[in-house]
Amino acid sequence: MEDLLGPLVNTDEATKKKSRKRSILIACAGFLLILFVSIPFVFYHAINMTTNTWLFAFGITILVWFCLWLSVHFGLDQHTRSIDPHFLILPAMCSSLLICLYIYIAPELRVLVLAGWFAVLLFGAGLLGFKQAFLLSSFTACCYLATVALLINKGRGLSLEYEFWLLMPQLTFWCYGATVLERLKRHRSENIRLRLQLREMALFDALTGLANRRMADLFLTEALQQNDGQLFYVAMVDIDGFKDINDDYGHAVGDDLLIDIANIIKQQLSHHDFCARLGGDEFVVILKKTNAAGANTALNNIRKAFNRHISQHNICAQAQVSLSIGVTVSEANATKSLLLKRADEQLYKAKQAGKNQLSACLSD
Ligand SMILES: Nc1nc2c(ncn2[C@@H]2O[C@H](COP(=O)(O)OP(=O)(O)OP(=O)(O)O)[C@@H](O)[C@H]2O)c(=O)[nH]1
Repeated sequence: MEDLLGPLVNTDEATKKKSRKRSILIACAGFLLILFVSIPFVFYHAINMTTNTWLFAFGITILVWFCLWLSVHFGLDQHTRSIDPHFLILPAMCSSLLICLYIYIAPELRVLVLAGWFAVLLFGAGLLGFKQAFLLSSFTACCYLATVALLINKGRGLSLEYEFWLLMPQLTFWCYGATVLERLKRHRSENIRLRLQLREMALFDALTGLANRRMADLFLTEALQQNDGQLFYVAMVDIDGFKDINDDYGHAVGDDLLIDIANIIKQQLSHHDFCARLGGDEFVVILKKTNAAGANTALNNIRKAFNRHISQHNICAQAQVSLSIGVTVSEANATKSLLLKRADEQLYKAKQAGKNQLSACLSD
């Protein structure tokens, strides 16, 4: 059934871990790219940096990203899941520190590097939300000012006041962009929620949670199209005397009984099989990867389990409640409507023959 639906959101933990590791490798590659781009500048002395300093920055970069990669590999990121579900905050903080290290080594590039990093942090607002992303940007700004203070202390001709005013427009632009991105993210989440809700309403029965007629239609169409030479069995299941239960015990009791039968059918089926509520007290069951004897047994098990449930829980003791089932088999050139019609005919036969039984037309 999941094949028919297709995932709207990917929730698989292994896939998430893989994508986190990939993101860390991509981010590391980005940082190494910054360092490699600086090589010609170093070579032509446009940046005041020695080869040893460059190698130091290279080594620290590799070390930081390797540690982050290991923490995902060994699942340590699970511990910060509640505050950082996407494992973005720690890598972003490490990146801010690395950026400040680069600025400390080559202050000539500070405007470029800082502007680039703020642009990257903007996307954080889409993923983390405005508040956390704003804290990250403030953390970066503080680290930056601390780096500048260290440089001033070292005798580099920088002015803390000038750097502060350099930061302000970047932070202002960042705040504006982040607000827009966060709003877009909220719209996207709302969109996904509505799509899930819509799909739920379109394909599932609100009372029993089973698939509905539309979904049954899709499943049958797919089963017929698969054409893998394997027969499958289509059964109609109907509660006997359901109208009397509604009339004598009330609709709420009738509803509970429908939920019970849905659960019983689900319990008796394997994951290849399918069941749906067509409407009222009528259900369709489709059995795959079985033979006539297997289909007979599975359907009779549903009937017996229902009878057991009724007598064990003393449900509607004054009424005669049971299940009638009609089943047919798919065959070459069978169509959806033909299969449903034949199963319905068998159900009618079961009712005519006294109810609480299975009537089959299995020609394999
Ligand atoms: N409680 C409840 N009743 C429903 C629902 N949908 C349809 N019904 C009732 O289900 C009953 C179906 O009755 P039938 O299948 O025609 O009658 P029956 O008594 O089961 O007769 P047989 O199938 O011949 O044994 C009707 O009385 C409908 O009003 C529902 O969602 N909840």
